[in-house]
Amino acid sequence: MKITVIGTGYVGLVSGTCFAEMGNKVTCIDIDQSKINKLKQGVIPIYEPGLEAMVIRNYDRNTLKFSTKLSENLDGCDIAFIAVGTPTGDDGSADLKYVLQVAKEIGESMTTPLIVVDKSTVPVGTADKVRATISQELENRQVTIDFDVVSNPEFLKEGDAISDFMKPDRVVVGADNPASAEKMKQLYATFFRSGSARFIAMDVRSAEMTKYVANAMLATKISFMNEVANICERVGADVNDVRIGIGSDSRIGYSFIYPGCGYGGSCFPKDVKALHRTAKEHGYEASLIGAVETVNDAQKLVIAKKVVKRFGEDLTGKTFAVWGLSFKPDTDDMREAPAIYIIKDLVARGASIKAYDPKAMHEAQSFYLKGVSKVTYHNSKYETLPGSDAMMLLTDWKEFRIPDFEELKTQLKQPVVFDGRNQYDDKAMKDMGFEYFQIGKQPI
Ligand SMILES: NC(=O)C1=CN([C@@H]2O[C@H](COP(=O)(O)OP(=O)(O)OC[C@H]3O[C@@H](n4cnc5c(N)ncnc54)[C@H](O)[C@@H]3O)[C@@H](O)[C@H]2O)C=CC1
Ligand SMILES: O=C(O)[C@H]1O[C@H](OP(=O)(O)OP(=O)(O)OC[C@H]2O[C@@H](n3ccc(=O)[nH]c3=O)[C@H](O)[C@@H]2O)[C@H](O)[C@@H](O)[C@@H]1O
Repeated sequence: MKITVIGTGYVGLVSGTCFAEMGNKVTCIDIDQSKINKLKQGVIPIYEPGLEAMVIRNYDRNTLKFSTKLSENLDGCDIAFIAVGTPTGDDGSADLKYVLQVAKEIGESMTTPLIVVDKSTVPVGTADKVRATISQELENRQVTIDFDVVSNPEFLKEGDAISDFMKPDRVVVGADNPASAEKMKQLYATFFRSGSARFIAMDVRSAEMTKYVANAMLATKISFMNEVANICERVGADVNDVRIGIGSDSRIGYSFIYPGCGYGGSCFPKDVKALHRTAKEHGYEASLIGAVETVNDAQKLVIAKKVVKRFGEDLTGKTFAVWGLSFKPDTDDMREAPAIYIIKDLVARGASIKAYDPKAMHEAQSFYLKGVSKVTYHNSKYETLPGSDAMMLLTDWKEFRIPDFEELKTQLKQPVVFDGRNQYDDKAMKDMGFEYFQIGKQPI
């Protein structure tokens, strides 16, 4: 099929590249000229394992093209995916300005029948707005061209994006017209080796809602466990054991019940807010969903609170080594990363920070911690240790899992570790002479 993907970010670039990998003819469009120039030179603007090789392979065999010109890439196109950002607006709702701008541009320039697909995460009712915007532009041009608007939310995770897309748990398609649903089924058939049971078709509104509910459910599991962790600490229980104890019940399961220093990323925070807001707009106070966000906001500062409890409110003259800045491992993405909140809190109390992250230091330095004084960046995790009063682990990158504990202990001014991701065994840490603080368990 001939496919145009509009918005070449995490979702657009991964989706477009994976569709190309399956032999479709794909053009990825972005308004960011420098991003498109880089992609044409084989430079990938984000860090995502496996993506670079797949982009280059498909670019070289002409299944994948890049352009800034949407108007030149709609003629004869079967399906146009909208994959632009839907950031949080001033009132907490999803800001649709980029989506509706793209809808307008599609209406202004389409020449042949088209299926327009909302892949961006958008509130219920957005497909109707996209449809109305395109219709208005066609009317302005006084032309009649068949088109349909379909919802196809994306469930990939950063860091696992390629495998999530190539081997999806499910593909949700909301289409009110059976012919559009069938076309989408054909497109995705190549991703399902054994039949199409994982292709789930429904009406447009239900598909739009499914995306928010999936993210809100996962965020709820995390906030629930973080709340449980905070209770465990106070009553003398060990959340690590509790997690295993409950996860073994197949009705509960093990996934997404790891306590930590709060969820971050570009989606959970904004999507939980947006769903809460949607409910409010329809006269319903979704108090559970509101609480998920409140618990998470507080959780992002739990490690800073432990530091204050150990070292005092005034941290002037203290230095902390930080291992991990990105919101999760295997990505350079720092959007809403707990590290931002923790570091700013400690610096405001007078502390200095020596930070290391395998991939996210450029993002931190250039945007998210830009202008935050007293933060220095280092080339390895061990470089952060000399002169530091304690180490704080904030992202569960694999390279932090089994460090050289002897070096960790001897290079720090004193062997104190705050672990925001519960990576180490507390008894082993104590036996090695560490003072070890983790989430959801009193230090032994
Ligand atoms: N990042 C993720 O892991 C996931 C994101 N989503 C959703 O997918 C959507 C996109 O998210 P990301 O890819 O992370 O965003 P992103 O910010 O990485 O990429 C969006 C891209 O759209 C481009 N853009 C904006 N206006 C444009 C226009 N008029 N024409 C062409 N390009 C334009 C921007 O320059 C940017 O490159 C959001 O709604 C998000 O909630 C859904 C699942 C996973
Ligand atoms: O809509 C989206 O953008 C995506 O949001 C999440 O993907 P992502 O944000 O990339 O990352 P996750 O692996 O879900 O982690 C999110 C946050 O939760 C935290 N987390 C995750 C799991 C857990 O048990 N505990 C926990 O604290 C992570 O550290 C991270 O900060 C969802 O997992 C994807 O299915 C969805 O498509």
